[in-house]
Amino acid sequence: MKKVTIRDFIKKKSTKEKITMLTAYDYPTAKIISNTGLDSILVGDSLGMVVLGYANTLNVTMRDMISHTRAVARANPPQLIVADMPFLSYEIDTKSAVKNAGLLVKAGSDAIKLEGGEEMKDTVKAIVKAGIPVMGHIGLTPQRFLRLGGFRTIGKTKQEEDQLIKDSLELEDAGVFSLVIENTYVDIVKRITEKLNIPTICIGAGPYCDGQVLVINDLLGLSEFTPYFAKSYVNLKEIISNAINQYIIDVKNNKFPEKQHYKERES
Ligand SMILES: Nc1nc(=O)c2c([nH]1)NC[C@@H]1CN(c3ccc(C(=O)N[C@@H](CCC(=O)O)C(=O)O)cc3)CN21
Ligand SMILES: CC(C)C(=O)C(=O)O
Ligand SMILES: [Mg+2]
Repeated sequence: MKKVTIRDFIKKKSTKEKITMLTAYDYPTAKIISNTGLDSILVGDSLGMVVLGYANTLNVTMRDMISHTRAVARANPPQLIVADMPFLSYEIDTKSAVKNAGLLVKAGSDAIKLEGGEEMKDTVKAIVKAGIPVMGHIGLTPQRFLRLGGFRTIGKTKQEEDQLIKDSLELEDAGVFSLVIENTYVDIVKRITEKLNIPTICIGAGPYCDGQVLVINDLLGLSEFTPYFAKSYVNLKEIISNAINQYIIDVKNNKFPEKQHYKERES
């Protein structure tokens, strides 16, 4: 597959070809994805939960994001690589936001994603001005789960609904090339997708989007906890534990190692 550019990504909205995106956090996973027709890889800060074992994404650092972005980029995937900006790497001031976005690009990402709505306009503008494509993220923004009061569905009240519409329009105006909408009611998402000229990428936000994103650990059946909107296509947890148990049995019964696994010196 040819490298997916920002322009290819955006164009899929007008050709109505659904955009597919998955998270990946390491080199071997990115290598496997490289040989598929997937459009885009998200080095998500969800890595804090599914890879590092934190209860939420607040402890994820720029160092973590740089390290995992570099690992994914080393696989040289044709997919568009988007890296999440971690909590407090872009909220303090626009200068440090641009600097941190640049560090993720230097680590190998093709674009960055940050959470938030209209309040992030100046930050988005400054990063885009530096030449870095920005993906927005509204609805459930996990980095704000404390203020939101949980990983809950956003848009129940009229006020939340109006804010979501406003946020999407303001972010498009600020220059985001695409927008992730997470855990939001489908009718709101349908309205936003129809209003915007940029592609919407959904997770837990229904089918009326220009694309879908999923945490790869959920797709593979590797997660300890899976949100209601995730679908697992294989149970790797079971496959891996069966393999480990078989290894234990083989070692205990002298079935491993076998002849081809060691060298005997003839003399
Ligand atoms: N494995 C995994 N998959 C994900 O999609 C994911 C993560 N981890 N970690 C980062 C965020 C957090 N996400 C989540 C986590 C939980 C719910 C969830 O269970 N929501 C329920 C209950 C909300 C509540 O009241 O607390 C809901 O009905 O919305 C949703 C999204 C999505 N992201
Ligand atoms: C769930 C997706 C959109 C994300 O932000 C992440 O994986 O961190
Ligand atoms: Mg994220």
